[in-house]
Amino acid sequence: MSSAPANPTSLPEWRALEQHRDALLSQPMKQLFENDPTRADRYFIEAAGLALDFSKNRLNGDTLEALMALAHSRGLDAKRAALLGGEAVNNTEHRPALHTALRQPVDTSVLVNGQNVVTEIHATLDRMEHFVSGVTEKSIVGYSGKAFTDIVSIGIGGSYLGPKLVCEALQPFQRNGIRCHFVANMDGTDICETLRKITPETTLFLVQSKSFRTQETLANSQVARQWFVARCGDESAIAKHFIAVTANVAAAREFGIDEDHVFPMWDWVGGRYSLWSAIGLPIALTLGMAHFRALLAGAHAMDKHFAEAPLDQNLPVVMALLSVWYNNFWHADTHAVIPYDHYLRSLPDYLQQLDMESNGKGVDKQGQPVKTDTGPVIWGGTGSNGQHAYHQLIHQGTRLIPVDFIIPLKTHNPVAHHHADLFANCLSQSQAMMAGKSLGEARAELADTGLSAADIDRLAPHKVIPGNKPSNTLIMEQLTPETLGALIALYEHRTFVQGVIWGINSFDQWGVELGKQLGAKILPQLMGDRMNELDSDSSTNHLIRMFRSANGV
Ligand SMILES: O=P(O)(O)OC[C@H]1O[C@](O)(CO)[C@@H](O)[C@@H]1O
Repeated sequence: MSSAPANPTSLPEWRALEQHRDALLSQPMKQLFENDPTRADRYFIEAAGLALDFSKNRLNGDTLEALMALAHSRGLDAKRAALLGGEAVNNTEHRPALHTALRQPVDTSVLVNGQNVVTEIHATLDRMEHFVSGVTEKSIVGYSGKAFTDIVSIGIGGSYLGPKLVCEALQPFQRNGIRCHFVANMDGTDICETLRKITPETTLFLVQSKSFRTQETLANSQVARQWFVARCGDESAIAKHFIAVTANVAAAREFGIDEDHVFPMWDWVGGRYSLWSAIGLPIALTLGMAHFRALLAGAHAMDKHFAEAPLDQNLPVVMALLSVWYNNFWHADTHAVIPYDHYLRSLPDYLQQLDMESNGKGVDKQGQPVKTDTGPVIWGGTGSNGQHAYHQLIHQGTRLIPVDFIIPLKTHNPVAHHHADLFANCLSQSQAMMAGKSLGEARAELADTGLSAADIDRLAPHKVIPGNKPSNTLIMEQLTPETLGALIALYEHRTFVQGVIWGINSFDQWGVELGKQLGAKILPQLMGDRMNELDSDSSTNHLIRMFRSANGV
């Protein structure tokens, strides 16, 4: 693997981009479009059933060349090969990050410690298929012989967000009539409200946790277990109703789950990259295994594109470099993802973990403080809802917020006119961001309404939209298992490429540990076990006392 310097800001390619940005300041996007009628064709990439229009960005041909030069100087080619080839790219945990292997066809090979993991992956997929058909064909049933009608998937972070996103997004493909409920939160309301909706005889619980140590998942699973045993009155029935997906088989066994009912996870798959593994069981159970395999195939098509396409025509690479462009050279602190598709309503939540847990890092791979900003704040929501909420700030606020608009060309529902309206809304937003409205245009518009000159002077500045705000538009023919798989894989690779540019490890997440350690110390203090040992800061101590007093501790 080529060794790029740890700090990208010392590179001549970095400085070249800074100078190039200064040159672009005087070139509004609107003018770039007027000067070049082919602009939309030139900044357009199609891959794996997705198409990216990135023409509404602050760029010209030189920008792309300069960004590609930066990518080369960071050794992106070699680092991409290292990722896909199973090298230990997660250097703090000495592990590969092989989510791409999870969607490799059966006749391929990826070696980890000399073993072809693709064989094991497909053996697990076959086991999932056997289980899914048993449940749907009703040969696997609950303790009273009744078929399963409900699944409760208990997990958090990557063991929750991915399956939830996909189950919602592919609702039109649901075949099995099984309802899937997701429980994640430490707030017991989540599990209690879910248990109110189900009956024990016909419910299958999936305990989803790579580590089987996560506080929220264990607490919610314990409540589910107690609720279940209290109602069916027979501990041995747990075997038929509780399944685990975990890399920690011993802990699952201790919880009372039969080893036969444990589906494996592997060290070389990060939690936030795991929906393609048996963590995808809620997806397979509700959509059917054929659709789950189609999701994997869509992701694999994007993997192939990522592996093979030249960098300047490589969808994830271009999106990653554009994000670096705004984050590091235009000081955009946040990045919005706005799907114009109700089915994709959980995509921003999913991407928050994927991107922010991966790239929220302050030291580089060698442990040295980074010298530039790393991952931006990812946020968003569905269009057109956001237009009536936060788009005001996107259009007229003082911050630069690059946006990814995502929209399918065709809807799944019998609402053709609605869909044209939705599409028009989506296009109007990226157009308004790009073109804006000048003071002259605002004045002319007001003059048309017959206002007095004084009123025009007073109001016109408030109606100016600066424009020149960048966005990508990602489209697909329709949201299907294949295109959704490609879309998620696209963002995974985008996240990785950004990490390569910044020189950070995108595959660990040590930052989440301190809160867990402190929480373990605070809990006994809240419960009154260590009444006189309030030895934290005065704020924490004060809040602990308030909790105790309110709860009679
Ligand atoms: O699957 P597990 O081990 O329960 O972990 C859940 C989540 O918790 C985290 O480790 C963060 O605490 C995530 O990375 C992970 O997706």
